[in-house]
Parts: sequence; C-alpha cells; structure tokens
Amino acid sequence: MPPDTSGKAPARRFDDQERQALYDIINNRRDVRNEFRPDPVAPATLRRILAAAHAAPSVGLTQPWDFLLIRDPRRRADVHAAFLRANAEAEEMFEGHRKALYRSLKLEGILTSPLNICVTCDRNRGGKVVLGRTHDKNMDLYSTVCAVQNLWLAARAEGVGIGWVSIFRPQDLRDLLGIPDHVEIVAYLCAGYIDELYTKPELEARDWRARLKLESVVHEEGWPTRQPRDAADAARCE
Ligand SMILES: Cc1cc2c(cc1C)N(C[C@H](O)[C@H](O)[C@H](O)COP(=O)(O)O)c1[nH]c(=O)[nH]c(=O)c1N2
Repeated sequence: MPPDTSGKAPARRFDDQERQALYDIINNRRDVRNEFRPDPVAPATLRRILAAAHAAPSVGLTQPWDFLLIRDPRRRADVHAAFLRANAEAEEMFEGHRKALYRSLKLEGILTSPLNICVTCDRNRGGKVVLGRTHDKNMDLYSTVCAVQNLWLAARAEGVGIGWVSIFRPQDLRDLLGIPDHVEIVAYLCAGYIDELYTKPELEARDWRARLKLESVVHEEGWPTRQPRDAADAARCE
C-alpha cells in the first residue's frame, strides 16, 4: 500500500468514562486565591500543563503566546505591590455595600502561590498578514485566551489550582517583567497545588454575582429581542 500522506486517521472515540472525566474537570475548575500549598509545582507536571496550553488552537497557527514563569519572591513582591495600588483604585469604583464587600474579597494569590505565570500575546507573530486575522486583529488575543483555558483545565486535572489576577495597571506589569510594546499581557496567573476548593465560584458563594441560567444565554438565529437591561439581567439568573 502507498504511504498515507493525507495526515488523517480515524477520529478517536472517547468512552463514557473518559467523556465524563473531561466534564468533571471543566465543572470542578475554580479560580483559586487562598488555597495554594507552598510546595513547588513538579517540573514534569508544569511541563504537561504548559504543553496543554501550547496545544491550543490559534489563528493561522500563529501560536502567539509566551509563558513567563515568575518564581522569585522579590519580583512577586513587586507585582503584589502593583496589585495593591490598582486594587485601591478599583475599590473606589464601587459604592455602598458593594465597596465594603469588594474590600473583603481576596482577589489574588501572588505571594501565597509558589509560581506565577504571565501569559502574553506577541502581536507580530506570524507576520503582517495572518490567515484568519485579516479582518479582525483581535483574533491573536482570543487565541491566547484559548491557551489560558487549556492551561487552567490541565492544571485542574493535575491537582494544581490557578487564579487569574487582572487588577493591575498593565504598564506596571510591563515594566516589572520587561515586556515590549508589541506584546500584550493577556493573563497573570497564580499557580500551586491545592487540597481544598470552593464547590461553586467564590463570587457566587459571597453573593457578589449569581450564575446565569444556560437558557438565558443561548439564542436561536441571532441576537434576542431587546429587553430593559435590569429585567434581562434578573431573568438570566438562576
Ligand atoms: C479574564 C479574567 C480575569 C479575572 C478572572 C477571570 C477571568 C476569566 N478572575 C476569576 C473570576 O472571578 C472567576 O473565574 C469567576 O468568578 C468564576 O469563578 P470560577 O472561575 O468558576 O471559580 C479573577 N479573580 C480574582 O480574584 N481576581 C481577578 O483579578 C480576576 N480576574
């Protein structure tokens, strides 16, 4: 027989147990702030998690991401100081009881996790004209977010928690990590082994915001008829 040069093979089928394992990982993933163990993530485990991230889909196969591993406590202390500055500004944007509730939330694990990972998007990767990015330049950013989600799920499968911290002035992070202008910061993640987890989003458990009903965000054939915003929001909640 001539060699098969199509690059295709029969699509692998996954049995019920394998399928369920994937859904379990998705549904048991949490944003982690408090629950990190201090011991370092084993190098082989970290490599598998990063390989999962690197296996993400990307526009034109550009793979625009880089993963900056930040372990040095002094560097993380500087990042934490940048978070504190931004968080003080953020707090002022909320009013009344929301402000008090915001203040009581723990929104990062920069120092308590053993590893921070900054995921960036190189906006020049792939050259000037990129297949699939010709009419919407943001596609490279969306690709990078796909990598972040792969990383988050693979980490969960490995017993490693991930917490996303976005309360920074981006320029602060840029300066601290030496990130050039043509590279966008997509995610700053805290990572470490976990023993305990919230069973639902912490923001839901703390009454910050409710989970929306699936039916309220699925629409046939286009955008649903307009409703006043408050009524639409209330109708969406479970
Ligand atoms: C882009 C982006 C940015 C942030 C987040 C997430 C994402 C996707 N989340 C986590 C977020 O609050 C959390 O995902 C939701 O509350 C849902 O909870 P679970 O992830 O299901 O636990 C988050 N959490 C936090 O404590 N501080 C933060 O700055 C951020 N920033």
